[in-house]
Amino acid sequence: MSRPEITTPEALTDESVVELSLRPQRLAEFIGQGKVKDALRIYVDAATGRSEPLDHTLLFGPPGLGKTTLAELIAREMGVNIHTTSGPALEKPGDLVGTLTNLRAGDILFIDEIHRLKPVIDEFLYPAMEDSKIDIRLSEGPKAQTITMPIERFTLIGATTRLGMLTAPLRARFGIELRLNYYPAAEIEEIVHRTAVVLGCSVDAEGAAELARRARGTPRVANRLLRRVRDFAQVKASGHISRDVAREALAMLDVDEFGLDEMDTRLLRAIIEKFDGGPVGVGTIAAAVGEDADTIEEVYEPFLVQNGFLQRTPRGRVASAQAYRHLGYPPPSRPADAQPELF
Ligand SMILES: Nc1ncnc2c1ncn2[C@@H]1O[C@H](COP(=O)(O)OP(=O)(O)OP(=O)(O)O)[C@@H](O)[C@H]1O
Repeated sequence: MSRPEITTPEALTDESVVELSLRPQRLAEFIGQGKVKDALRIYVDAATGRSEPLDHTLLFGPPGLGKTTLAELIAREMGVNIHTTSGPALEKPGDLVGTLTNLRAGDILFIDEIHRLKPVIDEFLYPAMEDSKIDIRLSEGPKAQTITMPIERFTLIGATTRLGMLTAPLRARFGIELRLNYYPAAEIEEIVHRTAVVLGCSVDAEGAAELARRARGTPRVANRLLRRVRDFAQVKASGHISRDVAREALAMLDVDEFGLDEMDTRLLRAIIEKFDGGPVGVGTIAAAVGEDADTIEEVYEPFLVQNGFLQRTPRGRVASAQAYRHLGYPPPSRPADAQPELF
């Protein structure tokens, strides 16, 4: 079982500074996500050609795939300022008034975790996004006075791991929707090589491949594994990361060969041991493993489903035969008509 923090796709508390130093500085340096990059190149060039702000843009996909990085790259490519906040940080419309009134034409307002915005802030944003104005209530109650203030035309970039949790009216106001997917191993290898150059450490092709295999298709995890393995290589192997050094270090760090972390394995074990392999609802799994159901759906499930460890069926989650084998259980003997039906 791996230690929980090593392969978690979410940012660790002490990681923001190091992540900042690893962010690509130009769109061309951003590795992978070809479709997203090609689309963005066109939208950015078209908007700058017309001297207009970019349409409001929604970036969605699992954590650690580069949504914040892309928002910053868009700002740089457009040559505008970016103001960053997040859904949970905004309590009331007043929290956005200062930022919105100070935006210069074409600037970007980036809201991370936009699915966690309160409804009152969603509504406050509609006229800002559509008509470049905000309604400020001067008092409370039925006779409350409201003043309307014009603001500059700007671009709202929203990032979310949960597209389904956005309200329909908010989602409809985004002209551009871009989905980030897990990276194939070859692209993660490229990211490992790039990060190695930035960190000034030496890794060969086989060492990078070994790291990439366990990075759960997520650049944040790949960069974290590289940093930990670099320490090991420095102390034990004169600094160079070869396949053997990577393997030895990853074994010492208890990193699972597929990059599964402790919560992934706990979740799969609970389905197998407590619920006979499923189907079982996500709320029940959440209670069994002591994790929030939203986090299970946002962070853990997409990777487990994509890699064939878990199936989502209309009646609940089912552990796959691959999950049984990987965790050392004999595969289940499900009758053919009880095979999970994917939806
Ligand atoms: N395509 C990429 N090429 C190189 N590095 C990348 C790429 N995508 C992400 N990274 C690096 O991975 C780290 C995490 O990326 P980022 O913070 O943008 O992810 P995110 O999707 O916004 O995650 P979260 O939603 O959890 O904040 C950063 O250090 C970033 O530089």
